[in-house]
Amino acid sequence: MTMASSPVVVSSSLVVEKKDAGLSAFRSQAATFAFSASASKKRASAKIVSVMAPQQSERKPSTTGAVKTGMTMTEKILARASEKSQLSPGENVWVNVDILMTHDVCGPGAFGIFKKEFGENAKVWDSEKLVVIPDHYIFTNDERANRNVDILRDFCTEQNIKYFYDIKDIGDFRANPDYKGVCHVALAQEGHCRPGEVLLGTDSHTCTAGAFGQFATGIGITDAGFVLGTGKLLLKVPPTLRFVMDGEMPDYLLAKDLILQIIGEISVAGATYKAMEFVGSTVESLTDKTSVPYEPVYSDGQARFLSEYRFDVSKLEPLVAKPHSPDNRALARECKDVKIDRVYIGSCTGGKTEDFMAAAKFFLLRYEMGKKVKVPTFLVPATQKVWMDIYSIPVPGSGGKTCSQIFEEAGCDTPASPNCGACLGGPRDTYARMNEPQVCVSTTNRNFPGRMGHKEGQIYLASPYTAAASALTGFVTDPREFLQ
Ligand SMILES: CC(C)[C@H](C(=O)O)[C@@H](O)C(=O)O
Repeated sequence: MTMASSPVVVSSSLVVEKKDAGLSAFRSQAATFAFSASASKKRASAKIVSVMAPQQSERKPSTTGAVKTGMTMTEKILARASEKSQLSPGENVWVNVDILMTHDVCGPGAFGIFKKEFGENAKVWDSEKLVVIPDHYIFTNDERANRNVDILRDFCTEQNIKYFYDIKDIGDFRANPDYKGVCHVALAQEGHCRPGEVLLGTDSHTCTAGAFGQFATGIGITDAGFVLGTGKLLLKVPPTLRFVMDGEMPDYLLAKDLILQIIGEISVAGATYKAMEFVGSTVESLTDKTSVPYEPVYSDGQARFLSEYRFDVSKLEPLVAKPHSPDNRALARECKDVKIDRVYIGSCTGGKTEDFMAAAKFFLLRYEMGKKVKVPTFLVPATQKVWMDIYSIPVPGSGGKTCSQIFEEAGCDTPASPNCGACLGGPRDTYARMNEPQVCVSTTNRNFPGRMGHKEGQIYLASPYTAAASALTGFVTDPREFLQ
């Protein structure tokens, strides 16, 4: 195996090895990948979803077609979806779409294009493959935002859409049994993310579904309008970046630290029109929830990757992304003098049950020593199920307390209605929106200027541990400060 190898030192404590194009793949087990760009998106940020799973048995050989040359899992999935036996990066192929997801921000536009191009009376290609999830601007009195949800409802009724997770009563989300919340978490929760499939969504974070071993990417509303009518899309097969994460995960790190490390390495545009494949002992297992049969897909031993990045996770330190870009990486401890005004735990990247369990575990350690949060701390569960978990699952080691009890005792705000409005500003009455030029530590996905509301607001992206530690001090804080 010959490789061009150029070690890069990215922090004083972590050596990352980057190997460039033309290399043979390692035989480590592929676990997740995310594809983080589409032709119609200028900026993309990649994310990793924290996953835990039963031990997987020995890696299976290719499951797709007769393999002449080694293929990556992305190439294999797209080969299946385009009914070809072999594909290489750069080829343009018509892909059959397994799932198309849209939400309240982009659904109305996509439906409008579909009707304009295919006719007022046209029917979507498959009423069981379109998943419609209102989640962005829901709990607001903004009339245009409310109208968007009405447009989704009318379309789904007219088209007899099976998976429309509606909300009719915004006064109490619990009065809406169908309502889920943040689309990316809801997709997985409801079993729409399946290994080997192609999932497209009108949201740039759709690539998080790659954690389930599928090809997932955001698309624009014009593309979505086309998919609605045909069930197909013309895609260029992307080259793959491979990320090998090995080493035992220290107990002060969470998945957010891993992806901040990676984005800091490759930049927010570093995976534009590229697939990202995550392998290695740290990320080698995942959980799936679906009633539809599936077969996992793995890269071949001889698959070709554009580059490979290797990380020794045991040497990573808690990270933040400083204002105003997710790739503005810094060690949390380097920002200890940054005074903050608030903390936000929520969104597709930081509002899952595991994220709240992590924050609760952290608060639990501390409030037994009489520590309470020093700044307003907002908790926004990603979905209705996450909200219920917060109120029902006992936190290990707490003597039976739930996350919600621990959060209350720590002085946090009451967990809010599931949605992702404040992560990207939202209408002015959105809960936890930054209406003032404040400084926030947030588990959300982006920190561009104005992202959470005020254009002079400053957002430090961080893991739930770092967010909880910062809430307790009122400064950006490395969680290890509390663990010693
Ligand atoms: C509203 C939507 C188009 C947008 C995106 O796709 O990125 C949003 O989800 C975000 O996180 O900024």
